[in-house]
Amino acid sequence: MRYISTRGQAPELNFEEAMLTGLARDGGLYVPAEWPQMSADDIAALAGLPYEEVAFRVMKPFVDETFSDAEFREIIQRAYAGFDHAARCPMVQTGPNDWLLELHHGPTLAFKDVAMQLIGQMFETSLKRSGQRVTIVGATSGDTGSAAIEAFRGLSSVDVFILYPHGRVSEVQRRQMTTPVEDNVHALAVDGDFDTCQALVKDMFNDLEFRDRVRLAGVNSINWARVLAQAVYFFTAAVSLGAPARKVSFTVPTGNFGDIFAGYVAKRMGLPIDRLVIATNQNDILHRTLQSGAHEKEGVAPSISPSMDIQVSSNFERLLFDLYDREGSAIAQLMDELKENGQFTLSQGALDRLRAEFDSGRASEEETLAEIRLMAETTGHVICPHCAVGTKVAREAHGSAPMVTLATAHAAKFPDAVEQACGIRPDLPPRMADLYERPERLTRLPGELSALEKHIEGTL
Ligand SMILES: Cc1ncc(COP(=O)(O)O)c(C=O)c1O
Ligand SMILES: N[C@@H](CCOP(=O)(O)O)C(=O)O
Repeated sequence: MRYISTRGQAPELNFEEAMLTGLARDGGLYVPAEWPQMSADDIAALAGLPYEEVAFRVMKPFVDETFSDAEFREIIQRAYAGFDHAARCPMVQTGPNDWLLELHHGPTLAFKDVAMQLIGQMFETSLKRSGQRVTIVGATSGDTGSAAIEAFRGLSSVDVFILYPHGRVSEVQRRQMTTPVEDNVHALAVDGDFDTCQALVKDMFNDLEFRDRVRLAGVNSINWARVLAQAVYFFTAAVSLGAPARKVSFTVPTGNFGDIFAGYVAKRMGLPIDRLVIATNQNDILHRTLQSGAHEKEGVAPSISPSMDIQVSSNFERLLFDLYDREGSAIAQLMDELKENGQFTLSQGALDRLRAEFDSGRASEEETLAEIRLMAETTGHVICPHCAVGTKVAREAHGSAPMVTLATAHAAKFPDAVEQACGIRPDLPPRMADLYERPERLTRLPGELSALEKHIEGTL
């Protein structure tokens, strides 16, 4: 499988190169040159298989010869061995035709673990083989950072620097990043919001001299391997509800558009998905785009679902690439417009295609709190605010197909909001019970590229 940049000007790479490279050298994102197909029989054959075997079958065509079959199977086994549920990503029924896909059974209690645990194993195998060392720099609104630190802490071939927006992540999220003791992990509290952090990471990748000097690698959903690993659970969920014989819809709490793009990938591969529903909080740029065709940035308003406080939705670029017939120059132009003017308008053709694949909805702060309460009272499930954005939007978007909402984080990561909503303060699992007592280690930095690059090179 070859990987091409959404902006059309970077060299084509194989899977291993795309995984270790992160952002393309033309500023674009890598995508597979074509979508591998799974037939109805291939999909039907996934029924009843362990999560790890489904993961192998779905991802193998993308990974090609990077890992032998035996090696790849071992990598997948190791990645999910630490999950606290045998199904890895179990489904729970919450209504006659409504389901939650629980993605928070990994070590840091959010869906990011599903991909990050796998990437950690893939990086380790690949870097050991080549003897290389890399510097991972990531941006987080809370969950990617803790998952990355957990996956890479203590590994000899990587240093990990995570930029998070100072004061804008939950205490649990912050402590998950600032309390690990391994000296290859570095939590950086940056003045600004998540968009500032993500822009800084992309600027670092676009500073080619710095990038080459420190051997920069990325584990945000910039990295194709992240998105790929997330496509797997769309298959396990849909097959458990009767796919390929029956179509299934998904509602995805959305910020950086990585998770829902993984659903789109599954659909492109042949999974019979009916609707893909984008659920946003009050930072609703994607919902507004679907409604009007204008993709317009507004300031980020901090919310009780902080991981989705995003206006520059990185992976939307990957979708645009398909919506514009994979014309890299058109995407480069749209991205320039977004950077310069804070907005662009979709062509009518692109908007029609977008609406043909996706629906969208938003939940205000009040609606999110009310939804947590409603779910607790009517289903007995105490859900996190991100998931609540999803279930609220899912209810409004429901058609006749079964509706699966992605439960992207454990409620205990956001105890204040959950308690405010429903009066129940969710507990962390016993293995994390002393999180609030552990000493923290972080560096506060301004949101300036030069200061960050200096800090990183000085630390290495
Ligand atoms: C808990 C949670 N839910 C939803 C999202 C949104 O996912 P995505 O950025 O892939 O759209 C995030 C952050 O990415 C998150 O951490
Ligand atoms: N919500 C995310 C934002 C970064 O998303 P990513 O999928 O691009 O890594 C977070 O929790 O950090």
